[in-house]
Amino acid sequence: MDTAIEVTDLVVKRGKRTVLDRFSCAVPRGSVTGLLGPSGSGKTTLMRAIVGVQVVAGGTVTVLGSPAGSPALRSRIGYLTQAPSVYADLTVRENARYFASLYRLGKDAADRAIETVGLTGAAGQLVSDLSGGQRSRASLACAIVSRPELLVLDEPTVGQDPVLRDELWAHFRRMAADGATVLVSSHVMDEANRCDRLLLIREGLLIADDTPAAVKRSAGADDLDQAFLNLIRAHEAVAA
Ligand SMILES: Nc1ncnc2c1ncn2[C@@H]1O[C@H](COP(=O)(O)OP(=O)(O)OP(=O)(O)O)[C@@H](O)[C@H]1O
Repeated sequence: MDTAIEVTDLVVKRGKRTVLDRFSCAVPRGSVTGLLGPSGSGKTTLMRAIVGVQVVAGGTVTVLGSPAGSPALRSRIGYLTQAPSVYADLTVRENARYFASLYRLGKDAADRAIETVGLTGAAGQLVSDLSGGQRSRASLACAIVSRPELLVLDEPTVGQDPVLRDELWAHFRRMAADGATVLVSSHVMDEANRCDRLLLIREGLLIADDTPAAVKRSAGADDLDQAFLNLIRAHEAVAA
């Protein structure tokens, strides 16, 4: 497997809690990999370690062949945080152009990203005047504007309607088909079905790492909702 992200024995403590405890996983290049797990299980923490903004207590994280956080990776990774990270006092277009300029890209790249997230009609609006879902799409436009090799997306479809969600997923699939690697966290199981691979985390431990079909098969379930419940319960039974 050509690997985009390799995490080995990662330990992260936040406050007094060990959030990830010797966590290991690998994400193949050119894949859409879903990161799933109950609230508080460590998904955001893992993403932060991958993009290099999380203090780690042990282990290694290698991203596109370099240690996570290396300056050389900055222009190769797009990161969408859960809280929109765009300037509220600028328009959608101004935000996208500003982020494009950081990568020495022009207006075309900005306009393309705005179109991809379905905000062309609102491009001239101030971000402060957008709805929550629109604001999160404005943030996504800025994350994808440079067409990064690795996109790390923390719940990118929260608050989006089904049509937009479908379009965004089609776009993630297109980016992977073009060779990019997409790591995306989600709570929505019909979205998980659209991933090439799934990583299921519970309380900082990896309890499944496989294709959606194989996850269902190994859990003896017809749908992913049930498969995850079965896996989590089996895990709880072993832990008890
Ligand atoms: N700044 C912080 N200081 C201390 N503990 C934190 C901090 N941020 C998160 N945590 C704790 O780390 C654990 C993992 O949080 P994380 O945000 O990674 O979970 P998550 O799986 O992304 O959750 P969600 O699906 O709700 O976004 C939680 O127990 C959380 O309380």
